Amino acid sequence: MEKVANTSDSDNNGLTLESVRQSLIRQEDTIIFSLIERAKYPFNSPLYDHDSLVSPSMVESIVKDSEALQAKFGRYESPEENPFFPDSLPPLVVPPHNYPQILHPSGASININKTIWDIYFKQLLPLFVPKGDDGNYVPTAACDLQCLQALSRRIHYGKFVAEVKFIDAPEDYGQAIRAQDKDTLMKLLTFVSVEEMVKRRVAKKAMIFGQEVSLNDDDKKGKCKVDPSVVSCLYDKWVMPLTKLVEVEYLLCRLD
Ligand SMILES: O=C(O)C(=O)C[C@]1(C(=O)O)C=C[C@@H](O)C=C1
Repeated sequence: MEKVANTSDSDNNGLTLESVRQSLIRQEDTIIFSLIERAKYPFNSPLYDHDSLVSPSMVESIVKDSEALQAKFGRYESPEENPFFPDSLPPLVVPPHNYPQILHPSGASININKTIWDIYFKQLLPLFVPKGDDGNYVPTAACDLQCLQALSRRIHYGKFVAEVKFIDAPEDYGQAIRAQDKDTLMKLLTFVSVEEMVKRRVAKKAMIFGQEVSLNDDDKKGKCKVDPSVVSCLYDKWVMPLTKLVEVEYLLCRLD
């Protein structure tokens, strides 16, 4: 029988397991729309070429410079945001916003964007964009940035999920944390039936969001802009496992 989580909101600025799951559901829309946008363009391989081992690819330069600009205006002040290039980000040029401190400080700095970067470019992208080169490199890189940021935000949101789970069951989690027992933590935080629903829902959203819309009811529906089974597989193989990895990493240092 599946565990039932307590959904009390007494300790966490109103965050409950229910409300963090609602956020994950809304973030699915952002991820799927960003994949649909990226799928407009072919692979465009010159974006990802390195001239040498030291010089960055075009996409790296565009992401790095975009992050630097967004950092100045406070993007990475938010505990929900993590940069792909955290070194040497410029200082804020606006007053800092006071985000509520929900996360435990040692877990707040977990950043697995290097892994997300590699999976996105090496494994995911070839699955859902057509081969080819149409020269639209900057718009394509802008779409890559959107996809990367949406995936990163969703996966690192595992910190908030882990925090509410810990607050709901401090004894169960505390024991596993003190023993630094990753397997038990993974078991405690896994809800198989929720994962099954997520996979089915994202496939359905990909089908609905990615269909051709025509005023003529007789028009044949074309194929989806992004294959729903690819989106479901993305969640099954990478998004949920990486979210759980973040949850475990966060919990391991929750009592530091
Ligand atoms: O909803 C949760 O409880 C989560 O931890 C999130 C999530 C997911 O990534 O969607 C991860 C682990 C659970 O097994 C179910 C779903």
